[in-house]
Formats: sequence, structure tokens, C-alpha cells
Amino acid sequence: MKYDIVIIGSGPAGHKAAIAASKLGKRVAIIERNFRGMGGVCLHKGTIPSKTMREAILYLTGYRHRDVYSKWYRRKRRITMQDLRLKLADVAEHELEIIHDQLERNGVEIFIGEAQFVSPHEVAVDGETGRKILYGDHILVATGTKPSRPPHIPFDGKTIFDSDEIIDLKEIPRSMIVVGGGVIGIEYAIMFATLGVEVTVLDGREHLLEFCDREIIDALIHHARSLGMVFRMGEEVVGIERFSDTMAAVQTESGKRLVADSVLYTVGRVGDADELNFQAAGLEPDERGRLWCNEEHQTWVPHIYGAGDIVGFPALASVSMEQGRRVVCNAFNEPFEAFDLMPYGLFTIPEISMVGKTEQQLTEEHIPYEVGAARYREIARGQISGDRDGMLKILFHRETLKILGIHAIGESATEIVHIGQTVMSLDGTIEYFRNAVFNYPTMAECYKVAAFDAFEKMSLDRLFEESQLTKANTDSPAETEAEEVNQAELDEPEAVEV
Ligand SMILES: Cc1cc2nc3c(=O)[nH]c(=O)nc-3n(C[C@H](O)[C@H](O)[C@H](O)COP(=O)(O)OP(=O)(O)OC[C@H]3O[C@@H](n4cnc5c(N)ncnc54)[C@H](O)[C@@H]3O)c2cc1C
Ligand SMILES: NC(=O)c1ccc[n+]([C@@H]2O[C@H](COP(=O)([O-])OP(=O)(O)OC[C@H]3O[C@@H](n4cnc5c(N)ncnc54)[C@H](O)[C@@H]3O)[C@@H](O)[C@H]2O)c1
Repeated sequence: MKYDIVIIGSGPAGHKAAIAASKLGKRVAIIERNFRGMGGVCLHKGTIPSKTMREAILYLTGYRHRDVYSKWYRRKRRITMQDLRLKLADVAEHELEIIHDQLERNGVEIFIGEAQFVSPHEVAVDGETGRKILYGDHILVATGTKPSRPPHIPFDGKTIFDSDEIIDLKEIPRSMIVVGGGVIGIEYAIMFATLGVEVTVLDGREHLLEFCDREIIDALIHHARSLGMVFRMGEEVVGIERFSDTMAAVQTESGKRLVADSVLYTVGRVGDADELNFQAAGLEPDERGRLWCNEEHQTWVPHIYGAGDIVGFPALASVSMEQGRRVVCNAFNEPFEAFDLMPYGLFTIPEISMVGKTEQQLTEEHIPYEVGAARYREIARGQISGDRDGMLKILFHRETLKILGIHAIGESATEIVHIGQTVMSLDGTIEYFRNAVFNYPTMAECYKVAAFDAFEKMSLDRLFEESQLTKANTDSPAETEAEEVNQAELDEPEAVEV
């Protein structure tokens, strides 16, 4: 069977690439391991389940309004894993249906089975009805990643588990050690701490989530500690042992041993490439199973492309979708236009979002910047939403007033960041936020308040500059000379008239 493009993997990258190619009138095949896996890790193990679970936790614990209604207003006293999974199944079912319908409507041919290269242009699919060989003028590898599972870690899916297995836990544990404080580790750690689980996070690095703004992460850590979470940074985990059936001990390189009744092991993900037989296509994955590609997403073999998590950074669903579209435009010589700015949304509790540079980066790069900040406690919508601790920071250039970065923590942070992203993409300045009118009461008001704060700081700064100018004028050499002469005159003994 001959196709214009054969796509391996139906996650965000593969799915969006397939739709984009079919819109160009191309003959498209997409391969996925099993029908219920359509939508990829994103829909079944990663983004969607974790975010749905988070939402269920916020709802069932009454988290958003705990300050006003107190903990007795929890919607459910004893929350179970089944409760958390209830919504998850519902969301996954709907999303799966949407993806399947979209592909079918657009005439994309779906093949269910394990894909494997047999030559640079041919992919074999081993499915229920036997082996089929698909020929592609172009081939896209969008097979994503799986959790890193080193052989010395005794995973059992119950006491010691990875982030794919966590959603299938039978019970909510009483205590949990999270090994790896990356995005996945921290998102799950805070979710379970919100449920009342005693959580300890271990990470080999000295600082948590180093790519984020430090002030924002400090606020996150402060909140996490208020939930009883413990952070042990700079601790390399060297071994984990299960004992007494339901307990596990974690050993660190520094000699510490920590015990809990569950361990979430999440130290990164590796490319899902084992089954692909890359050699037959003339490709080779790196040591983490990732596939190298250039900016146009072409691998060493020009008609084979890579997109999504299999190509590494930034490994986000949002970006994977764009990469899929980009591959199709490049393959079929269509112009591709996109903004470079990429937002990050961390669905911690509270959530965090950012776009552009951090204060640390701007300082390192010696860029003169100023900060306008708004605290949710000053915003009516913050009070209404039950979040008085959130904040939004706008970083902007002191001279050009151009926006350089937006950082937010708190309710709706992952949504409101897009307002700043848009203004940044269009080369806007902080003046925009001072002059714009936003719906009231909304979280968007943060931008206005932050802009006023910025202009307040700028006016203080101007006062300082003016004072320096005045000082410089009074200290100017001509005046100093004149002053000296006057002083000399004053010092001259008075002439005595005889
Ligand atoms: C816990 C967690 C939370 C996350 N949260 C977020 C978030 O909030 N926001 C965000 O933007 N990103 C998030 N991500 C990242 C996001 O899920 C990924 O960036 C995204 O899923 C990558 O999409 P993809 O298209 O590369 O492939 P994937 O979604 O990984 O899908 C790849 C598909 O390829 C299939 N496949 C692999 N090999 C074969 C083969 N040989 N034959 C047939 N099929 C094959 C797999 O079965 C799978 O269905 C999260 C990830 C995890 C793990
Ligand atoms: N909201 C989101 O956008 C979101 C959410 C979840 C995941 N993701 C994506 O998934 C990707 C994978 O996330 P991740 O958290 O698995 O990986 P990661 O690489 O971000 O984090 C792994 C962490 O484990 C630590 N670590 C590694 N080995 C260790 C050891 N032996 N002992 C102690 N600590 C150790 C590392 O220092 C690192 O901090 C991310 O890159 C991210 O893009 C995104």
C-alpha cells in the first residue's frame, strides 16, 4: 500500500500531522499499537490523565474554597483512587472518540498494530489481521516516550511505580517518596500532598525546576511545605528496596535511608524506539532512545521526519502538535509560519506558567529590566476564586519598555499567561497593559495592576535619575571652580581701611 505520508504514533504530533496532511489532499496512513491507545501517552498516561486527576482532587477536596468554608466542606470525606479515576475514564472516552472521528472524517487510514521499519521507505504493521507493509514517500516517527525504568529499581506497580502506573494504583497511600523532582514528579507530589498524603521529594539537583523564575518556585515550595511536603535536594537515589510487602526503603548516595509505603520513581523519560528497528531505515537512536532531527524535523534520512517527544526537548503536548504540522508543511513544500515564543504550564497546585525570560536569565545577560507585579489578593477575582496567594510578574526592558517575560503562579495562571504571550509576540510594551481595558472582575486585571506597579517603579527610578542629574549639575567643574573662588574671597582677610 502506497501513501504520501506514513505516520507512526497517534499522540499529539502524529494526530495533528495526519490531519494537516489530509487537508492538503494527501494520502495518509497512521499507525497506533492498539485502538484504545489512540491519542498517545498524552491522552492515556500523561497530560490528560494527570490534569484530570488534578481537577478531581481540587473538586473533591474543596481546595479552591477551603479558606472560606474550611476543611469540613470537603465534598467527600474519604477520597479513593476510584473517585479520581471516575472523571478520567469519562474524559479519555470522549477525547478518544473525537480523535478517531476526526481522523476518519479526514480520510486518514488507521492501522492498528506494532510498527517496524523494513526499509527506509517501508513500515510493517503487525496487527490482529497479520502483517501489512506500508510504503511512504515520507515517513513521520512520532512514537513519543516511556518512563525511564533502570533495571536496579524493583518496580511492582503497587509500592514502587512509575508515572504511567500511578493512575492505576488501587489505594491512595499514606506516605509517598517521589524520586525525581522534575515536572512530572512535582505535579504528582503536590496532588497527593493535597489529598493529605505525607510526601517527600528527592532530587539530585540543588534547585527545583531550574528553568522557572526563582521567586515563583520559592512561592510554590512555600505552599508545598504548608501541605507538609518535605524536599531533600542534592540527593542522588542509588537504590530502592521493598520490604514487609507494603513498604519501601529508598537509599541515597549520601547514605540516607527514607521509608514510606509508596515510591513514585520519575527521573525522566526515554524514547519509545525499541520496537521500531531503526537500523532498517538507516537511523540510530541516541542513548536515551531519542531520534536526532534538524530544525525542519528531518532526520539523517531526508524523507524520514521526527516530531514530538521522541526528538527530545521540550517534550510538551502543545509543542508536539506544532511540530507535527511543521513536518507536513516541510514535506509537501507548504509555507510554515509560527511564533517562536513557547509558554510553559506546570499544573502544580497552585499552577505555574511562564513565557519569555526569567529574572535570572536577564540578569546573566546584563539586560536592563524592571518588574511590574500584581498579587492576587489585590484582585477582586482572586478573592472570588479563593486564591489570595497567587501573583503575576511582567518583566520588561527599562528603556524600550518591551515585554521580556511573564511569570504567574496561582489560579488560572496557565490561561492568563497567553495574554502576555500575545502582546510579546506582537512586540508590545508594558504601556499596552496600562492602557487596555479588561473585563472585570477577571484575573486578566493582574496585567493592569502589574503595569501600574511597573510605572510606579519607573517613576521612582526617574526621581532617582533626576536627583542624580541635579547633583551632577551642582557638582559640575565650572561651578566648583566658581565656588572655590567665592570661598577664597570669603577666606581673604578683610581689608582694613587705614
Ligand atoms: C505525566 C505526564 C504529564 C504531562 N503533562 C503535560 C502537560 O500538562 N502539558 C504538556 O504540554 N505536556 C505534558 N506532558 C507531555 C506530553 O504528554 C507529551 O509531550 C506528548 O504526549 C508527546 O506527544 P507525541 O505525539 O510525541 O507522542 P505520545 O503522546 O507519546 O504518543 C506516541 C504514540 O506512539 C505509539 N507508538 C510508539 N511506538 C509505536 C510503534 N512501534 N508502533 C505503533 N505505535 C507506536 C504509542 O503507543 C503512543 O500512543 C506530560 C507527560 C506526562 C508523562
Ligand atoms: N505541565 C507540563 O508541561 C508537563 C508535565 C509533565 C511532564 N512534562 C514533560 O515531561 C518531560 C519529562 O518529565 P520528568 O519529570 O520525567 O523528567 P525531568 O527530566 O524533567 O526530571 C527528572 C528529575 O529527576 C532527577 N533525577 C534523575 N535521576 C535521579 C536520581 N537517581 N536521584 C534523584 N533524582 C534524580 C533529575 O535531577 C530531574 O530533576 C518533561 O521534560 C516535560 O516537558 C510536561
